[in-house]
Amino acid sequence: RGCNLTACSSKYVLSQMHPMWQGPLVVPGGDRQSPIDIVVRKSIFDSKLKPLVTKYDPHTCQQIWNNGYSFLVEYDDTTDKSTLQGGPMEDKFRLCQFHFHWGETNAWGSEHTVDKKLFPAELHLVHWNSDKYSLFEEAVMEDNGLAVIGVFLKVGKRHEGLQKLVDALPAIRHKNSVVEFNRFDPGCLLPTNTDDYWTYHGSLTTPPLTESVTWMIMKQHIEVSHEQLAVFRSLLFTSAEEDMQKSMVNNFRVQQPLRGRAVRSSFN
Ligand SMILES: NS(=O)(=O)c1ccc(CCCCO)cc1
Ligand SMILES: [Zn+2]
Repeated sequence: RGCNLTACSSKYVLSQMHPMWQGPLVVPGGDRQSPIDIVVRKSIFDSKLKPLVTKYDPHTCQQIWNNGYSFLVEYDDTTDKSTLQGGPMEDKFRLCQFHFHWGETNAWGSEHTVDKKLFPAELHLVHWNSDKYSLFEEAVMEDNGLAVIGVFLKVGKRHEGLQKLVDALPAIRHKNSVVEFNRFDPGCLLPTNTDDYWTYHGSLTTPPLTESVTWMIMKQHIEVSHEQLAVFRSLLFTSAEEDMQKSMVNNFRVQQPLRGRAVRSSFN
């Protein structure tokens, strides 16, 4: 009866390694899960891939909150005010939120990797297909419903645009805390070159893990300071009521099998 010791211990160890990961590490039957390692020499240049066109209105920024897994900056997506077009997509997509994933040290933290290279953190700008659907909740269930831009963060000089966001984090230290946040231009978090990216069909990297995401991973990273990342790590997974406070770190998913998917590049 029950599993043998090793199986139990390995299951126990796994859960310890990903203490905050809720939900299955591998989705049964999932053949387009995220994140993945981008093997540069296996990516395929596609000259039909267009540059990304982002038109973000800073006034559509509404709030920043701690959802117990990351912190989200949410935008008013009831109109086409902050949009993403171009890239591999035919349709127009609306920005609904952006968030980050990071590690407990600068040695790891990103969800995607490039030839196995890990970055200390990764930014995700989440958009949904407003040409085909009328709500994010609808789009999240559809093959072509979502488009997420991934940007790698490296530790270096201080990112002036990010600082406004960093200064708001102490107010949302605990899970479910929210603070009003307006007039933030997410465009300031994009690298100078957004023409060079890798793209593939994948999934959300947290539950519901739906396979509805067209991923565009930027080749060029942005730089943030060690101190700015340290403030990310000062956030807590836990709510104010809980007695065991847990630092919000290592909120990334383990990498998923490619299952024969092609990763295309917009550059040679
Ligand atoms: N790390 S990610 O960019 O893949 C991502 C984006 C958005 C969600 C929100 C799902 C809410 C479903 O109602 C979850 C994960
Ligand atoms: Zn994410």
